[in-house]
Amino acid sequence: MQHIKLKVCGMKNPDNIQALAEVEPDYMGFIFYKESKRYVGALVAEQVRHLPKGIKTTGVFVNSDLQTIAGTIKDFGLRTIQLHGAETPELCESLKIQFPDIEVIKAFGIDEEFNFDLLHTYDNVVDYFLFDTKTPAHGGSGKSFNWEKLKQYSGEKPYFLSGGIGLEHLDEIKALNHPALYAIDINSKFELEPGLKNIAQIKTFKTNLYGLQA
Ligand SMILES: O=C(O)c1ccccc1N[C@@H]1O[C@H](COP(=O)(O)O)[C@@H](O)[C@H]1O
Repeated sequence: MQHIKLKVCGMKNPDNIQALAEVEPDYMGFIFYKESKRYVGALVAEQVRHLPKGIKTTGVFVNSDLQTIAGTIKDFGLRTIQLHGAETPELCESLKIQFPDIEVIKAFGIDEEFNFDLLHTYDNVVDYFLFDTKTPAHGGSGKSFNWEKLKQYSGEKPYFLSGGIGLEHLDEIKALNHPALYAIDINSKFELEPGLKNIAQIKTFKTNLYGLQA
């Protein structure tokens, strides 16, 4: 089995960010969508800029324009951008041209009707896909989608699996054994309150996730 990466999303509290950094997730996500209960605001920008280089700091945006995203990349020193709305391939391409070293993740809401052929127009302009559960709230729903649906994804672009993932999913993750699965994205299932993570539970998840891997 390939080495599955771990992304922990929706951080905003300074002490909690510090505590999570000590767990060394591969990606740490910050929500820049003002409607979200996990909206990060500007106060932790300097702390985020100084996080260890081994943690890819990830900004999550929903239908923001290029100028807003570019400003936030600079203010927070972001390494990865996650686009969680209806962003076009053109916007992804502009981002890659302006910031060639930034990783771009394009998120898609998955339901029973989702057609994976839609992804082709993004193939050359993003680094990763992210598959979340389709809901009107864009993300952070705490709901999982039917992972059987992943059998319809035969593309080579690696993807983050997301949507209501909790400790109870470890066995199912192991059973997935899908060739393009790159990372597991956890968020609301590990919270004491929106934006405040239960670090002990995340440590347990990481230990067991890595224990799954050869
Ligand atoms: O977490 C949020 O509030 C959020 C708001 C808007 C867009 C994305 C958001 N979070 C992302 O949602 C998925 C799934 O989260 P959950 O496990 O279902 O809580 C995750 O990728 C977060 O990055």
